[in-house]
Amino acid sequence: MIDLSPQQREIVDAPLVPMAVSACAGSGKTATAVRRLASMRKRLDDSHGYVALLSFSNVAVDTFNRDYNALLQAEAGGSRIGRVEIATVDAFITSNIIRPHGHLVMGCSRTPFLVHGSEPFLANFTVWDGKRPQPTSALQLKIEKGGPPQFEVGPAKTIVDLNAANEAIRKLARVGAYSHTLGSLWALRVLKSQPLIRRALARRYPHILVDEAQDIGKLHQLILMALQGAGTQVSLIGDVNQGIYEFSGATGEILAKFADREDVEGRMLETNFRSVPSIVMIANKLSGRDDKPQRKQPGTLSGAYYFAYKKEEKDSALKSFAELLDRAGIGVADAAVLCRSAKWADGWAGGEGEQGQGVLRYFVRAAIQRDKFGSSDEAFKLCCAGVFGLLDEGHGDLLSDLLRRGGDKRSSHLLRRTLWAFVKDAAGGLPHASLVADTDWQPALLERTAALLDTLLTEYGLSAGSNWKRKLAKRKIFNQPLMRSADLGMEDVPDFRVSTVHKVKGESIRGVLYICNRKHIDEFLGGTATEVGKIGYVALTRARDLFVLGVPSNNIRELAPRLNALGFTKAGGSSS
Ligand SMILES: Nc1ncnc2c1ncn2[C@@H]1O[C@H](COP(=O)(O)OP(=O)(O)OP(=O)(O)O)[C@@H](O)[C@H]1O
Repeated sequence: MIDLSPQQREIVDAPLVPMAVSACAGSGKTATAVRRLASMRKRLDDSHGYVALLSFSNVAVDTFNRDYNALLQAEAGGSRIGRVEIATVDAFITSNIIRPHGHLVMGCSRTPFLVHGSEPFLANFTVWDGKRPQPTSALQLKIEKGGPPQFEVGPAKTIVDLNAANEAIRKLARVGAYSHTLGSLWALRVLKSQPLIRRALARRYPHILVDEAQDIGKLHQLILMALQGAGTQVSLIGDVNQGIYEFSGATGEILAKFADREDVEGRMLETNFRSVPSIVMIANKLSGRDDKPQRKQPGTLSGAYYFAYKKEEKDSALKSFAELLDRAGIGVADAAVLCRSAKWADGWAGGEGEQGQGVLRYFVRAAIQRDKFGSSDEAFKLCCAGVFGLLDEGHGDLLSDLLRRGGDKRSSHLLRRTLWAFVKDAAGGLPHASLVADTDWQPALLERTAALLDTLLTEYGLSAGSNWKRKLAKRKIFNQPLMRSADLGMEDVPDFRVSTVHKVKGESIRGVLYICNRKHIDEFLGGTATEVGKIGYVALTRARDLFVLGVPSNNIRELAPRLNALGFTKAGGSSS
């Protein structure tokens, strides 16, 4: 068990009032939040109320649960103190507002359900964007300062006529379906129009603590404020410099402004327990903070480096990174290659993400997740989305039920088992990603999916759509394996974990290579005012011991002075 720092201790022991905690990277928000949760629960007089700790990812929720249980185990008694809820913000809103009360505003006669986008029945629910029909479930809310709310859709973010959007949303709601965005909208409408429900929720949750509060978007903010208006005491903990979800409307504004309120106590966490001092020093320069490193600089190679790379010589850059890791005494399994976008991450992982289209692509991605990244959970979700994309239109809410954590129906429990068996079995279920896609992988997928669909029909009454085979036809399927295999002449390039920065948020990683283009570096060096600057800051602050910036070889001469001035050291690179 760790010893809390004085700043952490103050937060844990503070009176039961709303708080805004502005924390730096690596400051132990997890440890602080779970101890605050336990301390609040112990002191709360109202034994009927729950204290909720909410965050934004299942990974964060799993970590909180694990640490909270470990904390209770370490304390006398060892049993979990009741009336604590740890959940994602979305799960909290779904289970407390949308599922029990959504029907009151959605005009449906059933329990509302979340759609993921692959459900065939969604083809009947579209909205006209001025040029073509777009899926209603893809509508996104756009709220700009001072302006009215608008809806946008598609990669071009086309603004949709408000009446058309509202009509399409209502039509989808009448069958009980909602997307993530629309769910939050309906939840807000429940709270606005139903004072009794609002008050009942505030009584049930007298305290809500929100972690990663910089990621609270406008709708979530309005929902939390509606609960606060009804009596809930809301506390926020987060780091505005890590607000990398600006594109989805989370500007960090709520966290920045919350501390200014008279009824809210502002606190700080300013010790970085994660990174070596030379990395904390650069993070401070970029964020304008003055956080203190708790660690000492180790005797081995550590800190922030940069090297030049050429896009067409990726392997050489990866080998240079491997050499640095070796000198730093860091194993490949404790390192990661990070990129700004999923497309870049695909490219650096070997270009596997390129194959497949439509429903088939869910299966491609599932196989890669399982066989390359070892992520069974992700593979399961993707495979389910693929399988349900093949069913006929009558099975609208099944996918949502199946993917919901703790989905309760017995039938969905058995179905989940059948689908897990398919996902886990590379020999008889989802074919292995190392198979050549057009000659081996796709034909095997077709044959085994046929068998799976037979089982789904006979054992669960789930019928396939008449065009299911067409959905698995060889579209964008090539004569190469889905995943680059280690024996294609790449044996001396380690198999690194490659990820977007967004996916490693919240993690600590011993060695990080952050691959950038000229523009990314420019914004990174400009500080945390822009979204790309914040993404660079998150990448930097994931590193415990070694951070390496990959600089395009054409720009190295020009950027080197700025990097040196900031505290980076030049390492021997692929082209130097
Ligand atoms: N009081 C402490 N003493 C020693 N180590 C600590 C202390 N508090 C936290 N840590 C350690 O610091 C590391 C970083 O903690 P954590 O992952 O919770 O940071 P965080 O605040 O969530 O960071 P970020 O926002 O950058 O993801 C962890 O390894 C944790 O165990």
